[in-house]
Amino acid sequence: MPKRRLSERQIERIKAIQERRRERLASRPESALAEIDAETEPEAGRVVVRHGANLAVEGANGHLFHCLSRQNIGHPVCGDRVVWQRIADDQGVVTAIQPRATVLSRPDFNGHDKALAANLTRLLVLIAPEPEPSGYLIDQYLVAAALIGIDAVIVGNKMDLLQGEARRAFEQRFAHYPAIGYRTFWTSLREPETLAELTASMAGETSVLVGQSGVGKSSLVKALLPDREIQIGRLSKATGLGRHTTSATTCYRLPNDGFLIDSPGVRSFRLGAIDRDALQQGFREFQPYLGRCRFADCRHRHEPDCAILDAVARGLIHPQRLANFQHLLGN
Ligand SMILES: Nc1nc2c(ncn2[C@@H]2O[C@H](COP(=O)(O)OP(=O)(O)OP(=O)(O)O)[C@@H](O)[C@H]2O)c(=O)[nH]1
Ligand SMILES: [Zn+2]
Repeated sequence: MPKRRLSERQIERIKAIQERRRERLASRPESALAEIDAETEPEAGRVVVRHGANLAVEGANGHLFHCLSRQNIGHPVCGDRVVWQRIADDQGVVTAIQPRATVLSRPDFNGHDKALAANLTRLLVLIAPEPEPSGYLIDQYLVAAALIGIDAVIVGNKMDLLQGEARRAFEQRFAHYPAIGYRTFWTSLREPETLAELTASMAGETSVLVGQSGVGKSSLVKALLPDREIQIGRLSKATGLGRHTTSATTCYRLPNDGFLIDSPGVRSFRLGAIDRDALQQGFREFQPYLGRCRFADCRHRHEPDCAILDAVARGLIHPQRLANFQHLLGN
């Protein structure tokens, strides 16, 4: 669009409008932000922090803007690509959420799904020799990743706690995962060089880290983000939230052109209640056999002509995976 040359009077008018906006923002920042009809050009951006109604949006040029969103557009979350308009030097209003490729959600207290993060591409499932990995938790996360439509990898951390045969035995317990296409990494934060392969694999991805308490999530996040404090400082300044941003969902920039979306809420994400069909979809190696059992509603327990039991007997499905499937099915 060709730029119009503005008359002195028009420039004065715009300045006056901007001044009134600034005053309104100063007096009632939240409501003013949402009400204002921004007259600036819409811009593309990405939500990098969400804390309640407050957002930090990264504009195309990498600058950060404190934004609220229009009432009627839904709730932007971390990772959302949005359209926004500037209403002051460092403030804006989000006017549209671009369609989400993927979304991580959890049920709220009413049981409705509430989005936590958007456009993620990878789930990192962290385990460790200590605490002892829960038998079915990995599978629960893998099912969740499949339902979200993202890739998942397994990271065995704290491997310095095991040596020799004990270490080999631990790795062997999880060897059926790479066999069905889930990459596995063995790391120790005491030996930083063990992180190289994992960090390289995170380039170009938007990852989320999950795992039971004590496996080393906080420690790993610190190791993956050497400049985390600097990023937090920059983001809390932009949102005006101060240190509250530590509980906000945040999209950190990894050193090698990837992102990590993290918050206490995201870390404690778990698979919600799902039915048998959805659960089956989450077990990728079951796929070739589904629909091939004699009974359409086969539960793959003791039924005759069960294609899944047959695949287990032939060594094509690991018995532990079927046991975990049964456990998650809940009877
Ligand atoms: N030996 C060893 N200890 C580790 C390693 N990584 C983390 N730890 C220790 O394990 C303990 C738990 O680590 P955290 O990073 O707090 O684990 P977390 O998963 O964030 O735990 P929650 O906050 O409870 O969810 C701490 O004492 C860490 O120092 C590791 O690679 N090797
Ligand atoms: Zn069956």
